[in-house]
Amino acid sequence: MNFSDQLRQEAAPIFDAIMEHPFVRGIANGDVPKEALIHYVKQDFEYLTTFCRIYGLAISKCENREDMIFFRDQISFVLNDEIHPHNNFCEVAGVSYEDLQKAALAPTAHHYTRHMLQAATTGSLGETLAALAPCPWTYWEIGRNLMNEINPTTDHPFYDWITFYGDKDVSLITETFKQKIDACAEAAGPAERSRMMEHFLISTQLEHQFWTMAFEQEKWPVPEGVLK
Ligand SMILES: Cc1ncc(C[n+]2csc(CCO)c2C)c(N)n1
Repeated sequence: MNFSDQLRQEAAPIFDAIMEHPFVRGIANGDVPKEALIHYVKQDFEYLTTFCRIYGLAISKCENREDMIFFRDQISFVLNDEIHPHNNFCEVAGVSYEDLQKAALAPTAHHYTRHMLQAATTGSLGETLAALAPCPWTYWEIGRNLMNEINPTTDHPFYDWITFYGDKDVSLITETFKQKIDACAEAAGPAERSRMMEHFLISTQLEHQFWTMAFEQEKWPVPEGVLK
């Protein structure tokens, strides 16, 4: 079995729980509380900024130009294309995107970005890829499953969001991540492969927790100063 298939198999209960998450069910039903959408976009804007920085760290580990081009293209995807699903949430919530930028990271977004940064600063390219992969992989599966389940029409409130992540672009990104992870895993020893597995499982758990963070509008226990 490919290493990427082993990752998916170990993470199966977490992927299943993400599909059942009330925020994701709310996207399917066209009914997510406005406050949850706003909290999500505020946190995700900051999360994606960090994601681009981590792609920069990944580029510094590449040994060939093909890998560099992939990460360069992903930076463009995050900066230019992921604006569309954010705009969809802002329109449904009735708020302006600009007003949601420059938020302090909530505990879970802080935890998740620091987990990926740690993998990218102290680990190999394989460890970095394993920590980043649940991001496109879980969203691709949510998009694909919702396309199959509800096949939304343009009058669905989250039509843009679902069709964006259920599209072949995100499928291709996920497939490329899997191929690169498999190539790294083949060259890695057991200790590195075990770290790749751990990074992948933790990031998948944090994908679930990110939905909960937004749904419950998670804050720091004492939201003071820059942490408000
Ligand atoms: C918490 C969180 N997880 C995943 C995504 C989706 N996503 C982010 S970057 C990317 C492409 C990778 O190059 C994809 C699919 C998100 N927006 N927020």
